[in-house]
Amino acid sequence: MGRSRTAVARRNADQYFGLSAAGTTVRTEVVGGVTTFLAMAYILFVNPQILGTTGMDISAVFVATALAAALGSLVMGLWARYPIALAPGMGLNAFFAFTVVLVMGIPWETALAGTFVSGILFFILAVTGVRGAIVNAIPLHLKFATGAGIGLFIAFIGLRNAGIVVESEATLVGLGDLRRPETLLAIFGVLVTAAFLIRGFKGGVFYGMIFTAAAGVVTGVIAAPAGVVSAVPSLAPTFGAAFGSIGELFTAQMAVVILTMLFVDFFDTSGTLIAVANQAGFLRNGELPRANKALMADSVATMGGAVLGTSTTTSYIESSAGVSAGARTGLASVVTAVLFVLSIFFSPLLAVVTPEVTAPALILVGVFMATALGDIEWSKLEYAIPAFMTVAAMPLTYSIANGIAFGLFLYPILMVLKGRWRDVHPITYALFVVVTAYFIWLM
Ligand SMILES: Nc1nc2[nH]cnc2c(=O)[nH]1
Repeated sequence: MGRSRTAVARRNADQYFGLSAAGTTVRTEVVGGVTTFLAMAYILFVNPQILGTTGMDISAVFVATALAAALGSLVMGLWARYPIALAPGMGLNAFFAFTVVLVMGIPWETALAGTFVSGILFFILAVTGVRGAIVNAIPLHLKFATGAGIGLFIAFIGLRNAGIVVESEATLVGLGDLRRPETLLAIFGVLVTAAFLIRGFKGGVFYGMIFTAAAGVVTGVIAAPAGVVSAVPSLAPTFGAAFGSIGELFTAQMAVVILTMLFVDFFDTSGTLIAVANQAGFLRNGELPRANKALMADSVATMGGAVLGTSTTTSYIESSAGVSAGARTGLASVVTAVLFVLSIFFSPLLAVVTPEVTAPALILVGVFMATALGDIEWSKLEYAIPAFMTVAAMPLTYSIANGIAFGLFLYPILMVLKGRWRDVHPITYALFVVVTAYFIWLM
């Protein structure tokens, strides 16, 4: 009886998520979902630290982060059916805390209300199809460049987290102290993970993380977890705080804040969706099927996250770790969502997933994503220059959105100079105006 019920459940899952059609299995999707979760789990600890600088309650933000990630990943998995997980974004939480609250002096409750409204605007763009049209109008070589640039960006984050790249006053960045125990652990992790991958293990990124965490605990570099289960902290300090401040949104300052949140999330999400979809082989003639559903999942997560008490929730580039472990369907995102819900009970165990443990995954996934460079037509300079600037700007300005904006700014100008102005999509000219306005606002 039990076995036949399991068989029926498997068949239903196969049909709903299209596992066989995608050449995957329940087991592979579970490994992919767990891999993505482990690659993202650091956000559970980093996000409360960053948002806590605004005076928000750290424990409440921890729970809000987990639940917003779970909500977004679940909607993405069940509705858009992509192996793309979501969580509060690293660039956007820094903008929320350091720019909006600490520099502009806006209360965090009002900033949360602004986040909520940016989610509504995002939703409207997705429902009306405007967003999907914009995503699909981005030229193919800029899509490849976006994937490769994000690869360099996350490798840079990984190298920093590992302590291999450090800041330098003279040259901005430099080589870190390779004798530091945490750095040595990360280097060990890169080698072990690379070994798994080179030997053809699909879950190599995941297994590499387990080995690295275990080696960290055995050698004492990572403190053994204090326990396994702990009580769930209260959400009360942040839940619904956004709604008390809706009245304070009607200022020019908040209009700029909301539009910036929308712009950054828009290009970050678009770039991430395209990069992960390209890696997984989902693009059809350079376009993403069901793009609007994926975008709506993203906007629902931002609205839900703002109500719970976190800055913008976005599609995570770390999903590419799960895709490299074999994930091809929404089932993997559902697995990631379940793990985010469970994480609110098991917070002491997550403490062993330190930045050194996730660094090897970020660095090696960066390698996979950089392979998209091979698809760019480097001999055509009107493509090569915008593509190169897109790739270079992402790690060097520490922003996915800036990289895309560089490309969208340069491409139409160079096509006009080449005399090929007719070959540029009208939407691409409209995007040129938008990114030019963005650069002017930044100045
Ligand atoms: N795409 C994307 N991935 C992330 N991973 C961690 N933070 C981010 C972010 O802001 N955007």
